[in-house]
Amino acid sequence: MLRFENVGLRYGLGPEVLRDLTFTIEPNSFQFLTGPSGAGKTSLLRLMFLAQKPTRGLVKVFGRDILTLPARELPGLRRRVGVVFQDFRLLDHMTTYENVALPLRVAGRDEASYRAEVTELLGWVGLGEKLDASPMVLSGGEKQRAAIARALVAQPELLLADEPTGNVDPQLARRILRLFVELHKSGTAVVIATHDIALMDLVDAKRLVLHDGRLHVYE
Ligand SMILES: Nc1ncnc2c1ncn2[C@@H]1O[C@H](COP(=O)(O)OP(=O)(O)OP(=O)(O)O)[C@@H](O)[C@H]1O
Repeated sequence: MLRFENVGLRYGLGPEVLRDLTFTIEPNSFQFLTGPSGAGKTSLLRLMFLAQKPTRGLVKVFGRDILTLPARELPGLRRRVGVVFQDFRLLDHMTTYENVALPLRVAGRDEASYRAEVTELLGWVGLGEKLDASPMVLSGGEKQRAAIARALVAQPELLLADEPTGNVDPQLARRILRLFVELHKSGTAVVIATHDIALMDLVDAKRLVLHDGRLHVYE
């Protein structure tokens, strides 16, 4: 699903922030991505969802080499990846329902065809009472769950989440983790970037650990 070979990344003329990364994300796998602050987790996620090209090495996403990918094929590949951003990126001038439905609207689907599924998904993440609320009035944990619902709504094959439990209490963090585990059981590959060791200890999953720009994989 994702293949990295000897990947390096530097910003401008700075030092390499990622070095010699070789690993695979398998279909329907579940893994944590961890490492100290500044180790490069967000940079690696940006490479995975095609927001960034590597400075060297091979990145293949769904079998396609991203360095030779024609620009017109990028949106189609991106649609197969759901992303939960660290800062949520919800649009305040829309309701929570409209935010979550946005990927389907952008894909050209008719509202009548998705209203029921978006409403059900919002219920699943515990926001059934907040459909019409602006994200501005949601709590941090509610925003996080809205961002998760938006990442899931188009049924991605791969879900990437950057610190998805960073703003919530331990109880809600466990609930969010259960959502991801359920998603994984339904066939989606999941990568969760986190610092939270207690959270990682709750699931027996592969750990991708970044340290000094290099990646170590613990099965
Ligand atoms: N756009 C950029 N331009 C220049 N340097 C950058 C840029 N983005 C990240 N960096 C640098 O790359 C390194 C890795 O940053 P990154 O945000 O990927 O780490 P992280 O592991 O996600 O950190 P955190 O856990 O604190 O969010 C840092 O030294 C950071 O300063």
